[in-house]
Amino acid sequence: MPGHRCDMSVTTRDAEPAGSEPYVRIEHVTKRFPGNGRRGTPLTALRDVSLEVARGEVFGVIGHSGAGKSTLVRLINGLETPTEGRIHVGPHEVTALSERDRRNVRRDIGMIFQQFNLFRSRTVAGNVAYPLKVAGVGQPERDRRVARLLDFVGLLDRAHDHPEQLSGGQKQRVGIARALATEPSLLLADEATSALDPETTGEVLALLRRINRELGVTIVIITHELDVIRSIADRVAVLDGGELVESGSLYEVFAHPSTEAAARFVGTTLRDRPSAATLARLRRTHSGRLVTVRVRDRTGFQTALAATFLRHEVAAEIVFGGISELQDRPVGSLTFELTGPPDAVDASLAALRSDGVELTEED
Ligand SMILES: Nc1ncnc2c1ncn2[C@@H]1O[C@H](COP(=O)(O)OP(=O)(O)OP(=O)(O)O)[C@@H](O)[C@H]1O
Repeated sequence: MPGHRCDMSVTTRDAEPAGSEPYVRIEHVTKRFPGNGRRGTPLTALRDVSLEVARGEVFGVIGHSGAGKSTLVRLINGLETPTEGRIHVGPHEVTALSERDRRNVRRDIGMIFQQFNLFRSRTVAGNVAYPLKVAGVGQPERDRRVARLLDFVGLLDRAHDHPEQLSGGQKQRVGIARALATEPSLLLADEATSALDPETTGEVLALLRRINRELGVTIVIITHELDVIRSIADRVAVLDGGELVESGSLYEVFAHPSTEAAARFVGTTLRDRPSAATLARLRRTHSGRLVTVRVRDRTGFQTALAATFLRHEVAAEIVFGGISELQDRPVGSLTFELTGPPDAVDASLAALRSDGVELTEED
């Protein structure tokens, strides 16, 4: 069991690069709640979920409300027990531990929440000191650590304020400092930015990134906000109705979702094919054939496209689309209006297809 470590400080730990060594292992986990479904039937919140979170990575879990995200978090930190399956965190099989031992493991897991869950009656410093007090850290050491933690999250000057004197973003930074107090290896963030405006969300995410990179803390972030996942996660899992429908690198899942459920979910963030309304508008102003090409992460991709159209003497004008970036790789789609003899247009499209280009003729 990890006892509390008295040498804790907010300093760079051996910040190993995110590797493949799993830190959290979820194996065939099913969680049923008794008597919560319609007419008192059991409700299956998670069904046969397996996934691994590597040490040192930021792992995002996305899904709509009720998908089972919070249940997953509560299973990882041992607050709930799965109906079936096993969960390992670091060297521990959480599912095999007594409640007392789970409490010890929980000291190595920080938690932050949507509603911050701060003690209103305690000062900022008092909130951050609380887990240290529980862990039996003496006052002088506690004061030193609290000061370091508040400095790390940029709130040293607010140590003596009470939570109600702080903005939402500042409250969450106190929540983060408190979560880091016992120097956890793993931080679980449950909708941690969902109550914040976009700018403050950006600041909190930047802080989480620093915690990951500078302190080497593995982070599992669960949210229904795709932009949050896009901007911070290395790998993601998509939960839908209690089932894990897809997992992989952020790029794979967002740029090339292999299941329809994941595609439905991520399709709203990345500019994809034009909507029916957009197409109708495009048709009114463009008489040529409309073709949407998925942008490939390949050097010279657009030059090759242009060359193919030119070779077939087809005029190609971009009329819709956009390219953004995921993990420093381009992703998106471009809709072209193609004009020229029908045979030439057909030949250009056949050439592109045989070259592996994914394209859709908009009809
Ligand atoms: N303690 C519980 N007892 C009974 N049912 C529960 C319990 N906790 C969660 N559930 C049910 O399990 C399902 C998944 O809930 P969960 O909170 O994990 O989803 P979520 O994806 O986090 O959604 P949200 O973002 O709305 O919290 C829901 O149908 C919920 O009602």
